[in-house]
Amino acid sequence: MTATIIDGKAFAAGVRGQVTTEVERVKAAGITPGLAVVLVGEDPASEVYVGHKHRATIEVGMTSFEHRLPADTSEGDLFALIDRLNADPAVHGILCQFPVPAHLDERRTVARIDPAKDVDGLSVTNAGLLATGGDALVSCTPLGCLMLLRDQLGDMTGLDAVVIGRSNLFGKPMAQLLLRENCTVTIAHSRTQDLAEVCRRADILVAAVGRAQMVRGDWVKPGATVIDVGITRGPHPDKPGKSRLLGDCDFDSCAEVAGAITPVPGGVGPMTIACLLANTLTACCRAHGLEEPQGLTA
Ligand SMILES: Nc1nc2c(c(=O)[nH]1)N[C@@H](CN(C=O)c1ccc(C(=O)N[C@@H](CCC(=O)O)C(=O)O)cc1)CN2
Repeated sequence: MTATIIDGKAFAAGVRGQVTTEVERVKAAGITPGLAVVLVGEDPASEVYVGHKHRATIEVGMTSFEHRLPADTSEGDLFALIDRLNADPAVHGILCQFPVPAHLDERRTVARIDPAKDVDGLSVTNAGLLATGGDALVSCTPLGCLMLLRDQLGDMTGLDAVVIGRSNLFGKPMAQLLLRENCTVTIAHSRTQDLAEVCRRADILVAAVGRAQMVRGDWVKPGATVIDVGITRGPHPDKPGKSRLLGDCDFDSCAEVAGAITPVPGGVGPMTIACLLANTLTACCRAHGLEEPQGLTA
C-alpha cells in the first residue's frame, strides 16, 4: 500500500475540540448553543446516529433537545413540532434525521425548518446561498469532506474533481464546495457513460454511490486523493454472524494507486457529527451577532 490514510476520526476529534473552545466563548456572552434532533420512527441505524449526536452535543457544552416520534406521526404533528422549535430561542439548530418513514416527505419537512436553523444545510435557501457564493449553512458530510481535503491538499485550484453521486444531501453540495475551491468539477452518477474512464481523470475522487466496493483501483489516477463516503453494512467474511462496514471503494486496490484515501469506518463518517456541531455553533453566532468561529465553515 502506498497511500496516506486520512484519519477522519482524529480530525473530527480536533474539530469537536475547537467547537468546545468556541462554545465556552459563546457561553461567556450568556448564550448556550442548542441543537434539536427529530427522529421519526425506529430505523436502527438512525437510532444509533441520533444517540451519537445527543452525546456529542452534550460533550461540547451545548444543549441537546432530542425528539423521538412514533413511525406513524402525521405530517401535521411533525410540522407542529418543527414550528415550536423554529420559535424557541434556546434552539439554534434543527435537523430531522433521514430517512423518514415513507408517508412523510423529506423536501417538505426540510422546507418547514427555519433556514437560519437548518444545520443540515438542505433548505432551498441554504442550497441557493451555497450555489451563489453566500454564507450558507452547508450539509455536514460534504463540509467534513472539504475540511479533510483542505487539510490534505491545501490549495485545490485547477485540480480535476469527480463526485460520484448527485443527492441533495451530499453530491450536489460537495460539487459546489469543490467549485468554490476552484476545481474543475464533474458530477457522475448511475447513468454516466464509462464511469471508470471519468474517474481515472480525477485528481480528487469522491465516491458517494451507496454500492459497496464499486470503485476499484484501476479507476483511480495514480496519486489521486480518494474520499469514500459510502457506508454499507455487510456480512463479515471471517466472523460468522457478525457484520462489517464497507465503503464505496475497494480499499485495498484503491490504496495501491491513490496518494491519499479515507478508510471506512473512521474516515468521512465521524466528520458528519463534528460538522453538525460546527454548524450549530455557526447558526448560534449568526443568530446573536457574535463573531463566527474560524475554520469551521466553508
Ligand atoms: N438529517 C440527516 N440525516 C442523515 C445524515 C445527515 O447528515 N443528516 N447522514 C447520514 C447518517 N449520519 C448522520 O446523520 C451519520 C452517518 C455515519 C456516521 C459515522 O460516524 N460513521 C462511522 C461508522 C459508524 C458505525 O459504526 O455505524 C464511520 O464511518 O466511521 C455518523 C453520522 C444519513 N442520515
